[in-house]
Amino acid sequence: MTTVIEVQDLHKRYGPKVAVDGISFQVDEGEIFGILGSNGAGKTTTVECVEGLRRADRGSIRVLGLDPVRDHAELTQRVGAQLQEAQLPEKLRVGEALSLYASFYRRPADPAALVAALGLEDIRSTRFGKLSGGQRQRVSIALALIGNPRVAVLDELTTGLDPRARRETWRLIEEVRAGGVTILLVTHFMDEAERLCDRVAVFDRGRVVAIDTPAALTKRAAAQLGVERATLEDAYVALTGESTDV
Ligand SMILES: Nc1ncnc2c1ncn2[C@@H]1O[C@H](COP(=O)(O)OP(=O)(O)OP(=O)(O)O)[C@@H](O)[C@H]1O
Repeated sequence: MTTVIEVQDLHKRYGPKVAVDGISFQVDEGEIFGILGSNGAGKTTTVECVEGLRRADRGSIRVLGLDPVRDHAELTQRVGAQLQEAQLPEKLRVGEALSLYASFYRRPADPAALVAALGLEDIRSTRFGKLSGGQRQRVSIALALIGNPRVAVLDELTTGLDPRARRETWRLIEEVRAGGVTILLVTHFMDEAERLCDRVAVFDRGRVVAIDTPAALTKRAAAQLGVERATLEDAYVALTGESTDV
């Protein structure tokens, strides 16, 4: 198994605030690897370090063998990141955004193929400002994939989507993975992690408190609670002591 992302003993503080306190994990090629944790657990800081957008205070990170800060230009060619929606001009049309982003990459995906794969045909000429939440989300996933990345980092993938759009997005992510892309997925949602992730790292106050498959985490929680079946939510509560609304 090839390791695609390797994070070792990552530390990051903002002034006196310790955001990440010795995080380590590895992601294998072709995995959907989830980072699960409540507000302030250090998830975004960690993925921003993985993307080379922040410099760690201590620890080492390799993504596809690259140092995200030193080799940032090369990394951006090979790692797709989901943009926050506010980063796109409201008047830009979906098709224009895809062509523009494609131009940033040496070997971009074919925008037309991506439009078809993500079901964006009907909104190709729609301005970004006129899209629904679900449509914006799909466009942001398309933009994360336009560079033909080996790795995609998706943060808050389905936040704000209705149940149907969430299920559609999950199916889409599974297709992306089937195409050979390794996915690092940051999520608040237990059902999303359970449904999509091969393995999950549970973050709690800047540390990793468990890394395992959702099945193993729920099995352990069931044994701990003395019940036959537990949910990932139960496992999360047992691991972090936090109530479920993360
Ligand atoms: N630029 C910053 N300056 C100061 N403190 C920050 C900064 N960014 C994050 N923090 C703090 O660091 C901690 C970790 O934040 P981070 O955003 O990494 O957590 P998170 O798990 O992604 O949370 P969320 O789910 O709310 O995005 C939080 O306490 C946050 O307030």
